[in-house]
Amino acid sequence: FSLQMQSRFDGNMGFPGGLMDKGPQETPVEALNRELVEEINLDLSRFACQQEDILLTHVNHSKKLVTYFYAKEVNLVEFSEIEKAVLDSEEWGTETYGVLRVPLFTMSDGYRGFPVFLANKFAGNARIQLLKAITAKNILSEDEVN
Ligand SMILES: O=c1[nH]cnc2c1ncn2[C@@H]1O[C@H](COP(=O)(O)OP(=O)(O)O)[C@@H](O)[C@H]1O
Repeated sequence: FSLQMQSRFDGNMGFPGGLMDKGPQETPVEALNRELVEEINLDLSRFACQQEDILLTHVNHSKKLVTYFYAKEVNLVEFSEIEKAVLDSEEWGTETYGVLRVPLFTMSDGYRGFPVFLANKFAGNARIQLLKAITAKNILSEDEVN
């Protein structure tokens, strides 16, 4: 298993995505796919997110923001193609500083790998989204995550 996040313009870890454009023109999943093209140059003919890929909805009352989190499973060859496409994205070097693989291992010191990765700064509720993706996709059990 591997899992992809992005390094954002502000140095925080986040997932590719973004806010919906104002107005009724687009649904959340359409906004997501638009942002995926802008940020990571995703090939929508093969990897567009569908409504059924949704994993989590989160309401932030103070920011008046609802976040929707979608997860898409691909094989390792596709994963690597998605990683390489980011270099030609519109927002590479401005909004996104590239995609990265989340280390899903823990070294024998109990620190290097996933534990210290979680000490990064995350945008919004991206840290919760990451942990949810890991358990929902059976990459690690809830016990292992804890
Ligand atoms: O990966 C993420 N997961 C959850 N929330 C995020 C993520 N990235 C950004 N956010 C939140 O979404 C809101 C908009 O973020 P930002 O200003 O970066 O918008 P943009 O991505 O449309 O440019 C902020 O409240 C931010 O905390």
